[in-house]
Amino acid sequence: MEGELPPLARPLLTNRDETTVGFADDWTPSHVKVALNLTLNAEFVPASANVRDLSSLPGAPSGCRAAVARVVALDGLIDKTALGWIREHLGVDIEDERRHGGAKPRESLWERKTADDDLAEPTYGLRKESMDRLVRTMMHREGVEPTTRLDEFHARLQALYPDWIVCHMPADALRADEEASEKPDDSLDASAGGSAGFRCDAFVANAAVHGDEYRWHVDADPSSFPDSCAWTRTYGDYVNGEPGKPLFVSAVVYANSVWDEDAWGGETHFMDVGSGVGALVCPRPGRVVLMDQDVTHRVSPPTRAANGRARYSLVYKLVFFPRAKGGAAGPDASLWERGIARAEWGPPSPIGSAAKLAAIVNAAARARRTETGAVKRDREEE
Ligand SMILES: O=C(O)CCC(=O)C(=O)O
Ligand SMILES: [Fe+2]
Repeated sequence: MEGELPPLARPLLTNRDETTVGFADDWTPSHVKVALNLTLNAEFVPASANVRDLSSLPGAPSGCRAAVARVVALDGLIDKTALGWIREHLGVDIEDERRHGGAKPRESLWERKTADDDLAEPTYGLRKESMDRLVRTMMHREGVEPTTRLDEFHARLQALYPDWIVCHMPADALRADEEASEKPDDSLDASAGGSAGFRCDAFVANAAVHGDEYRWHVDADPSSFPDSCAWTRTYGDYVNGEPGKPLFVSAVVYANSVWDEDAWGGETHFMDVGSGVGALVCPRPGRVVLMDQDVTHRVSPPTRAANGRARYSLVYKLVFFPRAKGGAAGPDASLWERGIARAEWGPPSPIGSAAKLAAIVNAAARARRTETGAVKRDREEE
């Protein structure tokens, strides 16, 4: 199906070749409803190849590119079977959830141990055994029965992005060399984290409850990986989103079966760093959020009114590998310009710094149009 895969590419398991037909419930990509399609974090970042022509921008720094990051919130993507499997593995009991004050994280599956950073109070994360089980069945590690119940979701996710090979983030390849070689067989083990202050897993599960504190963070950026790790040795040191390079994306699946979004809180917040504005997404059952992994975000905990209920999410850490090499002409930069936003979803809404950039670009385009119009009129008058 994939032909030869790029180095470190581990495609999501699916049950079929890549097609746009044959999905459950006659699903097609057009069934996806886009609740949010955002750009933010417009900035100049270092570029290993100066792919965007900046020569027209006065004072544009060389060796840099103009970048934005993206967030999309999608309804109608994940199927019931996959959602059911995820709920089982997170211990989300639908009956329990509908009861007043039900659905606390199950102690047999969850423990308070995950923190966004060193200052944060730990919040609920899946116990190692539960996470290992989830990762092994999902990714079909040797000696483990693969689940087929995620095939449909994975195939749909892949079908949304036909120009990319949608892969699991190779967590082991992001660790400094010595650490990776200590645990050579733990390639996609959820517990594969660095002891040298850099921790990165292929999945994260969250069960947020009232009173928790979550902190602003980015999931990953390839520019912050250790120099000696396999990823950087293979793909170089670059800022996420660079044309020609694999794109780091997180997919958040909201796993509750009921959620009162007027009363219970629990939204995911996204921040445009620098401008002090942002956006939020309610954890609507079955909604999936995709974001570039370098977007600053955090969970807001459930309110008191949620009555101790947990707000569940499963985060897939992904890497999108460009399918075509781009030939002699180099990578087709428009692929990275669109990123996780499909063209038919329409132009994204820019916020903060991205809104400011959009205003400048629009003003420049207007000025060019006026200028061209004036030149044309001058010629006609001659
Ligand atoms: O559950 C969410 O909304 C996001 C969770 C998150 O940011 C993470 O696990 O890294
Ligand atoms: Fe995150």
